[in-house]
Amino acid sequence: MCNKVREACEQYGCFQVAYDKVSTHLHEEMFMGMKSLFDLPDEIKKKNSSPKPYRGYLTFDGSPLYESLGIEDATQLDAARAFTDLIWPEGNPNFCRILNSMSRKILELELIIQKMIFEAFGVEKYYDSHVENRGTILRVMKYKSPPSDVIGLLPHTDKNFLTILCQDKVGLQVLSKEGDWLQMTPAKGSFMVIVGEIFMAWSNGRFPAAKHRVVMRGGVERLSFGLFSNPKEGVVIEAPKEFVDDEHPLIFRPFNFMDFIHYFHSNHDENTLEIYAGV
Ligand SMILES: O=C(O)CCC(=O)C(=O)O
Ligand SMILES: [Fe+2]
Repeated sequence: MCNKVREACEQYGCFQVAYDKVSTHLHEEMFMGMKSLFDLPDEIKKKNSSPKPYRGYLTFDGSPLYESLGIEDATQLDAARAFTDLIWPEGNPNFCRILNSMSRKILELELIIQKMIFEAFGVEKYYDSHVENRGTILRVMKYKSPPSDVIGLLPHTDKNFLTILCQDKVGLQVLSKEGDWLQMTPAKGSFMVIVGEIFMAWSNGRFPAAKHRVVMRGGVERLSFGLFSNPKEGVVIEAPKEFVDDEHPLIFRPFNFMDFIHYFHSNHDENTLEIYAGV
């Protein structure tokens, strides 16, 4: 299974995983809770703000159907409660529990997958420090129903290690090496695993970051959520020596994660990573 995961990461930068440790009930509760959250007035959702780029409440000019809220460290009960107390000053213990349980479950899955990847490459010795040096953001997303089929989220690659994503309806598409957009049809209770640019840099390009987009069906609203794993602030991303040899010369210089995010925030280049850290 480790080798299959490795193969999927190398070939596609993404795969779908069935994970029955998250109950159907929790999935349903999560989507129902998200619906109530997104029904709140914008002023309330905007309270989920952050001085850091790409955190908190997000909308994008190029993707008018999309809105999302980000909850840092939702795997910790205090952080989940701080979020629900901010949005519902009278408290919302039920949604707090749902957010926290879901985040913990996905984190478990994420750690299993990371461990499999590290083992498949024989670099287990870096696993503990890797886990120590990263944090997670749970992001809940909503796409308004458009009058006809249209792009919901523009093509992009994620700027993190791994994204573990769950969608209530089809919409997510991943670009294959051959240049075809592949529809990621969600099997019930399954998650999409997507390699981000930080994993690509760390693996010295062994895993391509998967380019993906969301295409909306006319007349249908869509919800999704995902756990995004990120290096902690101050962490420098550097490929371990095991990934660098004559056949695989170093392609990205070591760089500071947050500096890279700030650079992307102000430049928005198509190939930000190459421009910013390419050797
Ligand atoms: O909503 C989705 O399925 C994809 C979201 C996504 O790609 C992202 O937030 O980076
Ligand atoms: Fe994405």
